[in-house]
This record gives sequence, C-alpha cells and structure tokens, in this order.
Amino acid sequence: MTPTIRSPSPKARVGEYNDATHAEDASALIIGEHGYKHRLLDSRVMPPFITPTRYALSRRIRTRDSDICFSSYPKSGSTWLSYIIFLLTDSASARDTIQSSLIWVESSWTYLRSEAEVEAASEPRVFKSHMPYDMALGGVPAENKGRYIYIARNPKDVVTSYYRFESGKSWTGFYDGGWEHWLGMFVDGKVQRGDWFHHVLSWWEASQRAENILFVKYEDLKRDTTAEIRRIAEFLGKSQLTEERMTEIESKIGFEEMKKDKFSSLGDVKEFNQFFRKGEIGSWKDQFTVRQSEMFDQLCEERMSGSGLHFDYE
Ligand SMILES: Nc1ncnc2c1ncn2[C@@H]1O[C@H](COP(=O)(O)OS(=O)(=O)O)[C@@H](OP(=O)(O)O)[C@H]1O
Repeated sequence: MTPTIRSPSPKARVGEYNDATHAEDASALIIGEHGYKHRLLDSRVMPPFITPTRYALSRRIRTRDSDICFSSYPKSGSTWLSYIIFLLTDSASARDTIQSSLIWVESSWTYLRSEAEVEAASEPRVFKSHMPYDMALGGVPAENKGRYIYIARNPKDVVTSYYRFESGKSWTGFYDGGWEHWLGMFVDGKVQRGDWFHHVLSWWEASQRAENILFVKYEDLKRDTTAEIRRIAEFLGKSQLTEERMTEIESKIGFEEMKKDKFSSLGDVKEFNQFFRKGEIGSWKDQFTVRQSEMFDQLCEERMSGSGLHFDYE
C-alpha cells in the first residue's frame, strides 16, 4: 500500500500556542500559580491544546486490528518509541517527519483533524497519546482492537526533563515558578497530564492483564536496546527481523542520530529546540537537592509499593 503523505493544514501546524487558534474551547482555560495555563478534563490537569472537543473525539475513535496506539506520561521517551514503531512497520520512509506521520487525535496540534481524515489514514495508523489509561484513545484499550504500547521512565528524570522543557513555554502560559515550585506541582498531580503515579500505574496494571498492551521502560530501552526493540517487534508481529535490519534500525534511533535526523526532528519551531536535551538515565542528579531526593524516594515508596513496578534511577 502506498503511504499517504499528509500535508499539514495551516491551522493545525505545531507551533507557538495561542488561545485564539483554540477558540473553540477558550472558556475552559485556567491560569494557575506563576501563570501556569491548563485545562481540567475529567478532573485531570491537561495542556490548553487538548480541548474538550478533541478529547471527546479521541475517546470516540474505533480502533482496528492493524492500529498501533502508544501512550506515555510526557518526557518519557515517546518520540523515541514512535520512531522505533515507524521503522519496524516500514511506514516511516515516505513521510516527512515523525510529527506529521503520527495521529495525535486529542491534540489541536495534530496534522489530521477530522474524524473522516483519521478514518481514511493509511495503515498501519500510528496513534500518539499522553493520556492515562482511563482517558485512553478509543475507550478501554483492553477491550479494543489494535495494539497499545505504553512507555514509562523513572519519575525523577521525568520531572527534571519536564521542568527543563516546559518552563517559559507558550503552552504553559510562560510558567516561571522555578524548580521547587514545579516539583511541588508534580508531586500534587497539578502539572499537565496530572498525577504521574496514577498515569503510570494505571497502564502498568492494565498491561499485566491484557495481551494487547505492552509496557516498555525507557531505562530498558536505553540499556538493552536490541532486546527491547526485539520485544516491541514481536508484539507488533514483526519477529522475523534480520540482523541486518536490526543493525539499521539501531543505527537510526540513537540519541545523537535522532537529534540530527530530519525525520525525527521536531522541525524549526523555536520552542522545541531544547527537545533532544540529554537522553540519559540519571540527569535528575543535576536538579534535585539531597532533601528533595529523599522526599521523592519516600513518596515513590508510598505510592508504588506492592505494584511490582520498579525503575532504575542511574
Ligand atoms: N533516541 C533517544 N534516546 C534517548 N533519549 C531520547 C531519545 N530521543 C528522545 N529522547 C529523550 O526523551 C525525552 C523526551 O520524551 P518524549 O518524547 O516523551 O517527550 S514529549 O512528552 O513527547 O515532549 C527527552 O529526555 P531529556 O533529554 O531527559 O529531556 C529526550 O531527550
């Protein structure tokens, strides 16, 4: 099948967030402390570019057997995962960038806007989301057709990466609260996408029960890239990967390679120029004080004990 090249409509271009281009739902915007702009959807804190209209559409999507839907809490390696998916399914080559190849229904920044466009998209349709399990694309993933992949990362690196990326950005209302304040908001589940523990554990628990949900950890992908790509490939029904193809895929998805590559780059939007920041395990050590680290470890113990889910922090 010939892949469809999607030309972005001017309205849908990813770029600086502006309330005027999201006027359909402007009334629901909230400005929090230090100018932190957000919306509440199903009582969860969400970015302003996730409008109620688009969220409702994302819940209405009827998934198909060939669909691949991935989700993550922000800053957990989802762009990395998406490139791996495109390479494994051979659907990357004819398209111009990751962003224009993905279908991100919940966001106003998606290149495919209408239900009809999503219906007509070439297969496999690769859907991106940053929603917790109970707000997932298509309703209840475990009862749906298609395959879901969730990528998670240790929360200390997530909150660090998130802080570095989100401060001063248009879609956070140029938030300027500083690190201590940000960490407090993260712990209270008040940053965009809500409570990290709920988000990750909701997918983790679902993945233990449902065969169509694969749970991937950023740290495993970083440490044992070959084995993790093979696990993802098997889940996607692509277990016949040759050594040659495997080497080719690995050569493209390294941090430095993706940073340079035109397909994986996020284009020329100035606000995204910090996106490929470090790509490491343990960069939280440059951000947390000892006291903050101990407080956070205690919180992780309280919120995650008994879940069977563990992360590497260095
Ligand atoms: N190839 C590769 N290898 C290792 N790490 C990588 C790679 N590509 C992206 N990254 C790092 O992933 C972090 C961004 O995560 P997301 O893509 O989920 O971000 S977003 O929420 O969609 O904006 C962000 O992490 P930090 O560097 O810690 O900020 C990216 O640098």
